[in-house]
Amino acid sequence: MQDFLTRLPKAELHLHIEGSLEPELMFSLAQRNGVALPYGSVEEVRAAYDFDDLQSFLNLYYQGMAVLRTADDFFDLAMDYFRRAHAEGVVHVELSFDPQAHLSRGIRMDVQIEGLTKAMRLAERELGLTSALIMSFLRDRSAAEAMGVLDQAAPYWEMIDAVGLDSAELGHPPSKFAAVFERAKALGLPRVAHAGEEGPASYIREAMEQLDVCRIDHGVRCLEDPALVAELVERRLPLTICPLSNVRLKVVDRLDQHPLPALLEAGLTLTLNSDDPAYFGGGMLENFKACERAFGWSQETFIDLARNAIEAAFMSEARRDELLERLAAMAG
Ligand code: HPA
Ligand SMILES: [Zn+2]
Repeated sequence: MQDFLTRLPKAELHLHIEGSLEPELMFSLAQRNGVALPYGSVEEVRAAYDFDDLQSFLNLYYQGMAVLRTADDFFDLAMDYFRRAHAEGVVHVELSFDPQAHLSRGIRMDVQIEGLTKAMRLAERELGLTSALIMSFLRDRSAAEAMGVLDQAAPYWEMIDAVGLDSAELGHPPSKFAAVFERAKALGLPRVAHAGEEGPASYIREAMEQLDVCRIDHGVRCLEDPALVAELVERRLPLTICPLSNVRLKVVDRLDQHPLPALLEAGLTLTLNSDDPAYFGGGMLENFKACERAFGWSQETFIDLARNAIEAAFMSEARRDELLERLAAMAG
């Protein structure tokens, strides 16, 4: 099964590139940039990753990314991740980044995007790994600020595949960003949003109705509203599920208590993703393996999940056809 899960052509749709910052790279970038870290060793960093909820993770996530200062840093961050993902049989990555978390530290938008897109181009050339870039807004900051960031990104609209919404969910409903997402839609930018991770099912409905999203990030709490589930199923709106993230942030106590089997049973369009692999105990392969251990799924189930991701991805039709063919060959 491990060999099968590695060979399975996996597309990752929910990955915060800043959350792929492994402690080793954090230390080397800190040294390169003369940034002081509140840790003495890589082991100390890993030991600090014991979270109670989303906010306790976000505190360390925003602290860790302070080592990212130059375009080369963003390039190294993304390239490091692409190499690890490629080794795990990931064929396509949709990386989200948080421009406001860097702008607020004085790191310009062009520095961020130049570094990330350079790595995206090299990964395609060198590893055959395709990717898409999602610019996410921090929902615990103002809608006016998000609108300013969208405007500031004008030179890069062509390079951005979608906009997203992340950070502290509770108290920051999707409706707060209706005008920002309406403008993104007018610009022709597809939209995704985190909803129903810690927030209620009503946030998922708001993301659908007021942000007109094509995917929901997380969405595990949809089960609290059967009418919403029926609508998600009917519209085949994909949910990007992050199993190990949900355990580490205590959305669920243990993976074998995760609602994944119920979500599958309901007929929802699900994908498996790593969210913040450096913080949550593993990348795509580890998430797939953990689900195999917890739920004992068949190869057919994993093939269905992999197909959902390829179908829901921002990629060329030629690339989609190629990956679906590879998947069909594995189904035998
Ligand atoms: O899992 C997450 N949820 C919300 N915001 C985030 N930003 C990085 N990871 C996450
Ligand atoms: Zn996320």
